[in-house]
Amino acid sequence: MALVTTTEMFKKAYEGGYAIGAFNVNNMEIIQGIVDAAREVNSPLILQVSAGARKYAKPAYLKKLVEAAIIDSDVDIALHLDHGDSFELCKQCIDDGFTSVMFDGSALDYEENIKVTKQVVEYAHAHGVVVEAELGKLAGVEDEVNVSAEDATYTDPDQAVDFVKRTGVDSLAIAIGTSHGAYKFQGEPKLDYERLEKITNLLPNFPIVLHGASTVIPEFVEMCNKYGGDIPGAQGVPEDMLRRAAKFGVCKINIDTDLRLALTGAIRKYLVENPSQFDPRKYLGEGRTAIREMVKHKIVDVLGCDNTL
Ligand SMILES: O=C(CO)COP(=O)(O)O
Ligand SMILES: O=C[C@H](O)COP(=O)(O)O
Ligand SMILES: [Zn+2]
Ligand SMILES: [Zn+2]
Repeated sequence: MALVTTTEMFKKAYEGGYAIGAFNVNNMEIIQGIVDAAREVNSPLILQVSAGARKYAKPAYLKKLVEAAIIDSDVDIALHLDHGDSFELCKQCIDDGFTSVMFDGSALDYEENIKVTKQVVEYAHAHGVVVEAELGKLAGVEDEVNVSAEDATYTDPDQAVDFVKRTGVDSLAIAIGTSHGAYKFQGEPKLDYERLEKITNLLPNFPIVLHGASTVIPEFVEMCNKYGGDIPGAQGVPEDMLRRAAKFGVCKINIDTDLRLALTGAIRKYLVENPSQFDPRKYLGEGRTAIREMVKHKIVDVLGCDNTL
């Protein structure tokens, strides 16, 4: 039980052809649900915090919650900054004890992305912290940034090689057709596996990261809609597509939307079925249980990282 970097996790995942789940967290119930699931099935974990989540939960609280989760479990946890948009934010998280940071320079031009990523890598590595970067542009919503489908660009394999060589990053998030949020595909879900395979061949033994990789589990979308929600036409990345990606060098699979849907669906259901209840422990507890069971399913049936501690 320790706070660790992702180095060993990724090495084993790459060799084993499976992926580690990177789950977005912003409160106690979400953290507990995820960590309890990982403990039950002996899986390493990446808990990731976006700038928005850090602001919401406050840095000091988040750090203590994750430390408490480590004391309470036998799980190796990497604490990761998700979509850091500046050197300063990455530095703050490194100084706060994060073991991994993402610098997302995908909105910058190529040379600027390289420049800042390199700066983050130098500071992070000097402090024993690993760095994820992003090349290419995913469609969808992250915090206030909304990238339309037309502005999304897939990662260029040759550029990925140049980028990794020149920045010294430890892992790279690529764009092959996934997107953030609950509306990933209009028609048939499709990922560019040819591009992924090309990148993996050009960068052997190098961990690739898939953002926007929630399945948007129909059970929870239906639960939200049945109990007063309004989330029509939501669609995510089917599970078999994620399993296939894990076989091609994808070592980290990011999941946020599925956590949100599980928590919200379970709470909506509980409140509708128990209108006289107003004890937060009751409905938040339902949400926490839903997250635990969903994450267990992900780890065992989709990511394949159970019993790898
Ligand atoms: O990539 C993500 C966080 O960085 C989350 O993606 P989803 O919206 O598919 O859960
Ligand atoms: O990549 C986006 C994640 O889902 C985090 O979302 P957020 O920035 O709204 O916390
Ligand atoms: Zn991005
Ligand atoms: Zn993301």
